[in-house]
Amino acid sequence: MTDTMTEPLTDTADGPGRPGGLVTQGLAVGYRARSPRRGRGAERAVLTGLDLEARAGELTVLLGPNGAGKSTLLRTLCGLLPPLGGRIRIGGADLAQTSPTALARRLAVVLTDRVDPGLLSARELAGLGRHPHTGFTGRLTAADHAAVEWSLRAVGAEHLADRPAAELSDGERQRVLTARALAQEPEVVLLDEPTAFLDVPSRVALTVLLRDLARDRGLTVVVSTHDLELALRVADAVWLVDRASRVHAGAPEDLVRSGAVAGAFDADHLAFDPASGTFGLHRTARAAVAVDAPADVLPLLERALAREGLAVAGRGGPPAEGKVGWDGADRLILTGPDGRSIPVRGFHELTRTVRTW
Ligand SMILES: Nc1ncnc2c1ncn2[C@@H]1O[C@H](COP(=O)(O)OP(=O)(O)OP(=O)(O)O)[C@@H](O)[C@H]1O
Repeated sequence: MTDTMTEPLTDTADGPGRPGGLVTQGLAVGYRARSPRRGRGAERAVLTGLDLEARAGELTVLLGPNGAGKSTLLRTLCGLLPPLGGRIRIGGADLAQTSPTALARRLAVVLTDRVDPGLLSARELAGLGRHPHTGFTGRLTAADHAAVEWSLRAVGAEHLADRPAAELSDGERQRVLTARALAQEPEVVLLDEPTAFLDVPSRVALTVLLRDLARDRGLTVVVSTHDLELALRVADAVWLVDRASRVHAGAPEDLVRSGAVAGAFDADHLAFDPASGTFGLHRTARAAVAVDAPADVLPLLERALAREGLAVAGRGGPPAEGKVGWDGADRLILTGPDGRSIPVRGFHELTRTVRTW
């Protein structure tokens, strides 16, 4: 009988897959108590019964609230934490049977732990990613150097290459550590919150880069993030851990449609809007106002009014108690509940005025 645990992935029941990928079967992740007081071998499972697949050529995003178990799962997938049960296959090979050297050629990891780069330059730090490929001396060949330069360029960090890594900002260091993982030329890359320290354009750029690397190079990329809206736009697949420690897997749209996204993240003041794929503040309007403004101003006006507890009239809410108009010269005309009209300039003056209504 064939040992299916060691066979590479090929076409799957629901579509063609590239060889490789990462698969879990009945995986349980968590911690074993180290304190003798809690009893030797006592286990604290965080997530159990995980049958997950991250396909080669796809960006898989791991989402979930704080403490849901994302880091625990990623640490288990890369072999840093022993599973409490079940199996993990990376590129068709059983993780438990793979030597650390063989694993290092297949799998690269960027975790959230602080890294002390000592006196290394950013280029040298990225160059550490080549270690699984260098020989006994650890000396980099021309091909190794080319891989390092490519990886620095790929994450937009070539300008940092000669800087001491210890002097980099959090966001700059994050880029260089991502370059180190890419320089490893792995089949599978696992990244724990790689965008946490990045500014908004850099978050988008790194997420899109990871998706493109997956597509163009056939990499299996699994990333945990709190950038929910970005992830739902860019990810090919999502693993979503909900508050009951259930993991939902599928395309972003599948999970939005099933209500899993709203179920995991909706809170007293926050509600997910499936139509726009974004979160909005959840607040009961204290009153409504009629609004007459051009289409490009309307969404901003609606947002500013909502912040002050006012809804736009005529959408099934309470009847209008005032009016906001636009005079075409960047001026808003407010007509209060008492019928008096006053012009205001800008949204700040608008919100301060309606706050008194
Ligand atoms: N070393 C540890 N020993 C025991 N329990 C731990 C350990 N590290 C984390 N935990 C617990 O495991 C659970 C999952 O934590 P984990 O760090 O995996 O969550 P997370 O989804 O990555 O959270 P966040 O979004 O806040 O980073 C939490 O209840 C946490 O307290």
